[in-house]
Amino acid sequence: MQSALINGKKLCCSMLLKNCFRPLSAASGKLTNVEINDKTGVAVLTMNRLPVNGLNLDLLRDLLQSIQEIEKNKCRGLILTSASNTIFSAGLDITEMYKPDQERLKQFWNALQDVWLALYGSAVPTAAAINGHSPAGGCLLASSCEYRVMLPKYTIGLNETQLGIVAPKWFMSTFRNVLPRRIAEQALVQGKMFTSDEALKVGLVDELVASKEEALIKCEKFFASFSKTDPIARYLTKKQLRYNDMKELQDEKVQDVENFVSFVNQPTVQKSLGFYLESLKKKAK
Ligand SMILES: CCCCC/C=C\C/C=C\C=C\CC(=O)SCCNC(=O)CCNC(=O)[C@H](O)C(C)(C)COP(=O)(O)OP(=O)(O)OC[C@H]1O[C@@H](n2cnc3c(N)ncnc32)[C@H](O)[C@@H]1OP(=O)(O)O
Repeated sequence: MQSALINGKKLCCSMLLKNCFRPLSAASGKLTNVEINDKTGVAVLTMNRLPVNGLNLDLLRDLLQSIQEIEKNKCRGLILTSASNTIFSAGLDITEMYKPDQERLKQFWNALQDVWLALYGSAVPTAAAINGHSPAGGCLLASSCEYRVMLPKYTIGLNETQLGIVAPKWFMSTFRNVLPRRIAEQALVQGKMFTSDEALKVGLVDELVASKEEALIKCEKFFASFSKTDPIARYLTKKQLRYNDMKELQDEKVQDVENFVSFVNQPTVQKSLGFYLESLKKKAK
């Protein structure tokens, strides 16, 4: 009965996908794609930097532009997802940090700060359809949304300490906004990657579903739960709750870039990043 119901919705969704989605052309950069469902007003923002949606400067800039366009268009919701079948996002593109051009390195971190501020503070309700692995920066993006639906057998988490990196304060605040403090602390110090099942159990994700289509439907349902809520009151409430986290970064944006640049340029950090990149490449062979 349940699967018949789900199938019914699936059919409905694929019909919607065919008939109701129009691209938001201004927001569809090379590395992101935005489609708005004309019936529901919900925008699907798809990261499309294959194979792993590594967050480099260009993807971050496209993401920011897309989020801003979705806000401008007063969409009813923003669903963040991936064009890959197995990876939501591999997090920050390590090649941006390894032997970096110094000016680009600053722009890169600044772009990440701006994407986080835009997504975490978005007036439009946000949800992530996590259709693949989501380590580090990928987890940051998903956790910045208000609701998360994940597919089974993937992993998600802030694994920075496992890479010898200290996650910035605003990564940690984002995690703490989602998880009970003690679980957040344990996971952050361990650099724990949660399986989909574990993520559901601790509340890092809200639902598990079998397919991306179902994930999109669940995210739409989450937005529909606001149908009787005043949108301004909704946004102001969210803004108040997230205010301190955002203010902390806004006040320290320049210092935060300096911290990042100085951390990344340390010879020991460069060495570790080099080894890590090599290990990823070897694994791919
Ligand atoms: C106190 C002061 C503090 C100041 C602040 C300081 C520091 C903060 C600094 C940094 C914060 C960083 C947060 C991050 O996001 S770091 C990135 C962390 N990401 C990871 O660890 C994920 C690594 N990748 C994987 O685990 C797997 O690739 C993945 C599970 C995502 C996919 O596996 P799959 O088997 O499908 O694919 P692969 O064969 O492994 O990869 C394909 C291809 O992509 C390359 N690649 C993968 N991930 C990255 C990446 N993050 N960056 C760059 N490149 C990546 C991989 O090397 C392969 O390349 P190629 O061999 O095909 O060329």
